[in-house]
Amino acid sequence: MKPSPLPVVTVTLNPAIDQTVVVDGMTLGEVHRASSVQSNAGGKGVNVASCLADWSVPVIATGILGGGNPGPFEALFSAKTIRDLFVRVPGETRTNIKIADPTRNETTDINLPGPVADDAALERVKAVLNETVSPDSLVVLAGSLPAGLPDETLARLSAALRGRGARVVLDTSGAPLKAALSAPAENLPFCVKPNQHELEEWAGKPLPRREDLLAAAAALQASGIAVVVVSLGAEGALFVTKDQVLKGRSEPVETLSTVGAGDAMVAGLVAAFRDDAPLEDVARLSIAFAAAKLGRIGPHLPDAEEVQRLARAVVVTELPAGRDLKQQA
Ligand SMILES: Nc1ncnc2c1ncn2[C@@H]1O[C@H](COP(=O)(O)OP(=O)(O)OP(=O)(O)O)[C@@H](O)[C@H]1O
Ligand SMILES: O=P(O)(O)OC[C@@]1(O)O[C@H](CO)[C@@H](O)[C@@H]1O
Repeated sequence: MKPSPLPVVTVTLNPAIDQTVVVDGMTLGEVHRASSVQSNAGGKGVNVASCLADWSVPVIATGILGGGNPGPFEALFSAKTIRDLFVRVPGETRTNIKIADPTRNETTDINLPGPVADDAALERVKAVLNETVSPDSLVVLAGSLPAGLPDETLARLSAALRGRGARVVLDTSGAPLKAALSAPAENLPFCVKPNQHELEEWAGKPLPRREDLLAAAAALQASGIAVVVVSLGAEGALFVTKDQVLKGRSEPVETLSTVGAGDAMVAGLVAAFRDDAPLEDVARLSIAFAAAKLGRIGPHLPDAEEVQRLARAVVVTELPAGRDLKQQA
């Protein structure tokens, strides 16, 4: 199938420079010697853009960037030919600390607050979107909001983009996620990718069993979202549409850092949506992108052959779809 020639647009309103410290056997309250430290441009939409560029998808990256320290972002965008339409504001983009423990396959995130944003900065981002988004564009709205912007910011952007005919893929958390998912059906995103914790926040209750997760995902889908993807860390992910429910899981892979695995997954979803791929291929590609990223620090994919090999190795299982699941929500 011929992929859409339109560039994908990613929006990151609260990007970050990720400082990843590798510590074997991390224990709270103890003294550790780091085996390495690495710094890279990050934030959810930036990571999605970076993985898409590795997959040779044309990408525009926008959002709000501190004008005081744009170097790592500009270097990434230039190295990967990502069109940089970030709005620069006074101040410095935040630094987030990531403690990666390879012996436990675990990463601990300490995300710091970034510069305060205002309406003027958001208006400039909207102007970029007005210029770059056309009907049939795929737009990724990802990550948290900077202080200064209301919780409804992503809900409003999603509604406006949908009004222009774009397909919105949303990956956020907490109050901004709740606000975006409470919108009227005609304003909802095309796809949302909560992890288990984010889905529980939306549902307002713990979802301990697979049936609970499936029921909540099906209820979310039925509210008017074409594709609901629930990522479950090492357990893989659930993919729910009106007609189908799939569970996918990658072959075991070596893990250096889980930071950005969800963003790589979103990039894989978008890459597959661009090709209007069937749901099984959406599941294979998105799980392969996530698995491919795990062996690296930073939002990078290996060559396309390796990603395709991982996609073929993804185990996809069809689960029963239908009203029963929604009734349990
Ligand atoms: N330890 C792991 N082993 C194998 N696959 C993993 C592991 N962690 C993550 N993945 C893969 O990455 C996908 C996304 O991971 P996860 O559910 O942790 O997303 P997330 O919470 O949004 O992550 P983040 O916000 O750190 O990017 C999973 O669905 C799975 O396919
Ligand atoms: O604070 P947010 O915006 O929710 O998440 C930010 C962040 O943890 O997300 C990416 C990993 O998904 C990292 O690059 C970045 O540090």
